[in-house]
Amino acid sequence: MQNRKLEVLPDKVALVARARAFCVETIRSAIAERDRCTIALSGGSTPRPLYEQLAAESLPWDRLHVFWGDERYVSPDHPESNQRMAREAWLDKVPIPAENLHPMPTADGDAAVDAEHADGVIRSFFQLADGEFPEFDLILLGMGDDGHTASLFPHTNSLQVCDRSVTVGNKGDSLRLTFSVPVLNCARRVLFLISGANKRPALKQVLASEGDNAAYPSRLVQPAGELWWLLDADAGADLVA
Ligand SMILES: O=C(O)[C@H](O)[C@@H](O)[C@H](O)[C@H](O)COP(=O)(O)O
Repeated sequence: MQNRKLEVLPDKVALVARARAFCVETIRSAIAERDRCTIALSGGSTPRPLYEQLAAESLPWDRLHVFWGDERYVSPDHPESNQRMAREAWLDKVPIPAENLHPMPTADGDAAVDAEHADGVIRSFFQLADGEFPEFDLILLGMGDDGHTASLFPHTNSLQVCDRSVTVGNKGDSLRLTFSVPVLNCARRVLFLISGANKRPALKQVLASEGDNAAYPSRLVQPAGELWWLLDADAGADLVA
């Protein structure tokens, strides 16, 4: 894939600094070209220091719209909430208008209903016709050591969903809301941010030319736009010559 770019940084600090520069450049150029930038955040632990560093940036916050690529099916103040993590690390520290934050709703009590709500928010924000998917300027992704991304877990039904933007995912018994694969593949830019030696075995499977997409869902991320992999040396040790 000629649109796939991979960089291995010496350590987590360098990885986060590189990701910060990448995100700032993407945000600034999207706003310069289209007067707004739409990004979707990943959860988990890896992106937290990146979000903390983005809080120190001076950006045209009123032109930035922030979505989440997935969410644990918990309340927004739950310790596991991706929304809570991003707000605490970044979004509550900058003057971004409240209406520019588009978290996935988890209040209904029925994940399928909230997934439909989230899908409706995206359809109206991006003014999508039936069968269309949103074109985010940037989707940030992480990867689990099982090869999942967003909340698209191995051998789950969510991997097959291609008629809506948001669906219900599951990590074992715990419910999630997640972007569907077509949304990830419609983005102008997708950035995987990966740190840690524990990710190496899955990374090898995901980056191989042949493999099992259902077993390693990150393989399904094949955007028409740019696909970037930023790894620290612990994660990328097997990949550098
Ligand atoms: O909701 C989530 O947990 C994330 O969206 C998930 O896809 C995450 O990116 C990976 O599980 C990696 O998580 P770590 O960064 O904690 O390794």
